[in-house]
Amino acid sequence: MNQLTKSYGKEHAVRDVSFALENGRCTALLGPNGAGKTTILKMLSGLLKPTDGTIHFTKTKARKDNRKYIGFLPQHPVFYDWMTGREFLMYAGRLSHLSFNEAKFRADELLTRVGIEEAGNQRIGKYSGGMKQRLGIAQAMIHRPALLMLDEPVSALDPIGRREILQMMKDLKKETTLLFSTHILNDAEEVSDDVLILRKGLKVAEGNIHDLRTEQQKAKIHVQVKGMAADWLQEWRAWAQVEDIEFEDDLAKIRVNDLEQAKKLMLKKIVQQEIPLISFEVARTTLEDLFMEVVNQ
Ligand SMILES: Nc1ncnc2c1ncn2[C@@H]1O[C@H](COP(=O)(O)OP(=O)(O)OP(=O)(O)O)[C@@H](O)[C@H]1O
Repeated sequence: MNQLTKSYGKEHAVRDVSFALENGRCTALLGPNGAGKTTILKMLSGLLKPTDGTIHFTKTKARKDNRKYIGFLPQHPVFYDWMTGREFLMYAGRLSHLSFNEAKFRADELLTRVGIEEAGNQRIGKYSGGMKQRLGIAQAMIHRPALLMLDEPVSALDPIGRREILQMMKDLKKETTLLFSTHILNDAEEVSDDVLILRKGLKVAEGNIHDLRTEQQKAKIHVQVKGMAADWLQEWRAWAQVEDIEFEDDLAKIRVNDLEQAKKLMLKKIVQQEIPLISFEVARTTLEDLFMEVVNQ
């Protein structure tokens, strides 16, 4: 996707987001509520028309119908409660242009694959939330899509259901490119190879999740003093070794670019100026810190 934008009047739900999904990899769209995750998934699946920007699938020529390559599970899927799981999958298969026999074969295969084969002849109205989510994933896989997209697949589930679906996603990513949205960093870390972090419709960070984690490991120093930390340490902001200081009452959280130099200088100043030190601690920022910053801004 290239400079993808979706606007509603003057508001931008998604703004200028460019990103490439790699074949065979799993990517998490990560961001707080309202970040634009659903809007991106809907544009990729063809359910929403972008206001601006382009989407290009390597398998197809520009402007061609991409739906046969895509499987999509919406955030709030709607089922016909009076149908059985098997009937629903056959119905989805026929809608995807599978022949009757193919749809039947595939429905049986997928009921087993997602672990609800015994409930195949039960009405969907009797299914639990976790079973419906499994059925939804089976529905999205019915036509063997090259790209499977799942919108918040685990957010409505209890911890056990959540664990089961995350495990299933780990299996699924062996056979298809997978893109899913979540607002939980741990879910992204557990299943995905790559991550695209969004906030208020804008891309904040992207890339291989392990590389991002390493990149984010910047050094920081926590200095706690008697009294208000800002009163004692405000002037440290001007130092070349200091990138940023966050003051919280008696604590200063200081991001530094040269840990050794900064440490020496700070300890010297503390002694020289007789700053009433309570604690001095070297820490590291993490991907969690980046994500919390994104969420809290
Ligand atoms: N049809 C619409 N009309 C106007 N604004 C919309 C519409 N759809 C979405 N938005 C706005 O666009 C922004 C992004 O919404 P989106 O649903 O994509 O976010 P999200 O990251 O999926 O959030 P959530 O985790 O809550 O599902 C939000 O501010 C939302 O209010």
